[in-house]
Amino acid sequence: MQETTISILGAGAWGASLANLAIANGNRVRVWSRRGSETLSAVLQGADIVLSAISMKGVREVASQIQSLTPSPETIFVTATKGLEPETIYTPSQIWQSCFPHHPVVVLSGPNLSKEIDQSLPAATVVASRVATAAATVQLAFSSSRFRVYTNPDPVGVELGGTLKNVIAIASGVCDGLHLGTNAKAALVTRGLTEMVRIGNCWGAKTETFYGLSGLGDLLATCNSPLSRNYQVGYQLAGGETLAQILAKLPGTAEGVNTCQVLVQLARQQNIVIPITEQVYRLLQGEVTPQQALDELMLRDIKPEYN
Ligand SMILES: NC(=O)C1=CN([C@@H]2O[C@H](COP(=O)(O)OP(=O)(O)OC[C@H]3O[C@@H](n4cnc5c(N)ncnc54)[C@H](O)[C@@H]3O)[C@@H](O)[C@H]2O)C=CC1
Ligand SMILES: O=C(CO)COP(=O)(O)O
Repeated sequence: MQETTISILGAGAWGASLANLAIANGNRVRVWSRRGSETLSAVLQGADIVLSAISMKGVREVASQIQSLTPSPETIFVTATKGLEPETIYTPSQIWQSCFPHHPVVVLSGPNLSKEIDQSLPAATVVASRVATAAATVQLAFSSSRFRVYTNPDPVGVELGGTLKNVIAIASGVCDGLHLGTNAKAALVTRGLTEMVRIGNCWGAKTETFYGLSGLGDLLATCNSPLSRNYQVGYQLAGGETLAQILAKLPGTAEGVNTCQVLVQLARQQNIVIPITEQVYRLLQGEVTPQQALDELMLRDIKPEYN
């Protein structure tokens, strides 16, 4: 395989896992972290691919710093962040594309709990871009016998699958924490997917994308695994802990907490009906207990399944 130079931004859980996958494939890999000793400029030198696994709150700042370094026009930017920018409601790929309008931008997203990837357990993911050749380059760089990479032409749909499911993963954690059973979980996840499609369509994402690995796939992974930090937030809220207590001891980032706020703001502006997300928001704000949130969802006006 042709050797590719990959610069990975962010040395958190996901950045480290992706770096290991890229190294195992024989790529030349450099990792930048804000706490590391190497400068951004040094780490980006000669990069064919710049992959960001920075949590949402740092994306704009790092993308702006890279703008001043004028990367080569051939550089492909890959984003693996699952979040939304509160001020603009931009997705991470929209931030990268707005900072680098003439570069290809690729979204990498799927059911990829980093702890399982670190154990070399098999997993699949999606790389999505409007530039098919860029997605194919990233696919080749990361594909292996333990990491199966699919391409997709709907970057925002793929990205929103990974982002929106985090809120439903919080709700699923609550569902399991309250011991509501398998029927309840199936209903929650299925109706959660309906909300994801409804919101995603506002961004112009394709409905079918949400039924693939980056939507339903990631939803199933995070809604059923205690390895998911978002799931853990919900599970521990159901156990009576406060959000502040949970976040203080959580390893890494639970993007669903901020994503939920952004979604509720958007839904209220645009009259999008997202009852599960709305109840997760109220729970995170401390406005309802887990049991009250459940009761409110169960006692909504009765309606047809599809409309
Ligand atoms: N851990 C996982 O299993 C997966 C995580 N993701 C996504 O990847 C992103 C990162 O997640 P994790 O690595 O788990 O989180 P983490 O909390 O372990 O790491 C976050 C990284 O972002 C960096 N960062 C934060 N703010 C920054 C700033 N202002 N400037 C520069 N760097 C900054 C941190 O230094 C750290 O390297 C999130 O959006 C998450 O949803 C996606 C798939 C899997
Ligand atoms: O997105 C993930 C797996 O695909 C990771 O989920 P958490 O951020 O909830 O840990």
